[in-house]
Amino acid sequence: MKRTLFRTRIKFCGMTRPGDVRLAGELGVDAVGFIFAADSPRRVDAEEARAMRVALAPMVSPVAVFRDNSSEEVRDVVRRVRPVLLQFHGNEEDAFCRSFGLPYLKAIAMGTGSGQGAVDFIALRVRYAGASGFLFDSHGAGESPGQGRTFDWSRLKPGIETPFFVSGGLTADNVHDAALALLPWGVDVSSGIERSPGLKDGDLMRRFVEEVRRADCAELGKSCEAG
Ligand SMILES: O=C(O)c1ccccc1N[C@@H]1O[C@H](COP(=O)(O)O)[C@@H](O)[C@H]1O
Repeated sequence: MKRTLFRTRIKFCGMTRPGDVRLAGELGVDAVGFIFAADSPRRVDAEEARAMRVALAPMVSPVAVFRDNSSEEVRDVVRRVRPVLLQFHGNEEDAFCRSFGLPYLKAIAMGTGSGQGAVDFIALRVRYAGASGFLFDSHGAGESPGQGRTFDWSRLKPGIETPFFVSGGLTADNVHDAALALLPWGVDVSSGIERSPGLKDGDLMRRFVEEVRRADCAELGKSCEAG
């Protein structure tokens, strides 16, 4: 999408401890994700997520992340955790995703490596007409997300007109390049800020945020020079 603001949103995903949620807020992160997918090592239940929600700083958005959960499970999380955004990583279709009355992001499985074509963004917009945005992640269709691998970023061509997030294998070492190459609405990270699945590392969290802000400053500098 055409860049008019120069702040890349940051979402830290797979939170399992209130202390990590608190630190994310202090670092200026925009959103934190609680994962309810059955097969995730970062899975939390609604009560654990509720306890972490209490640790959220003002203006930090709680996001509920699912992968082929039942509608009863999603409804239960919505009622008990009160997320402001839903994120769906499985085979969910638009009618299912929008049925909970909350904005949603649809995660798109990009697979790993290169050799696949550019993303057909128009087709995605048609298929997920109710989506607030997309999240391009590196897992293959049917694979578990959160494996810490990148995908071929060149498959995302400039000019995407809907907010999109980049995720999959982002770390403090590559997020600067990803942000500048793709100018995404936001970046999403889970394993790249962890010591082990679900246990975030304060230094990695801080470095990740610093690198995103460094990319934002570079982009802002370019546009100032261009007048
Ligand atoms: O992280 C998980 O375990 C997970 C499970 C089910 C759905 C989504 C999950 N995480 C998402 O994976 C991506 C990237 O993670 P990583 O940084 O490569 O580890 C991110 O969008 C998380 O929201």
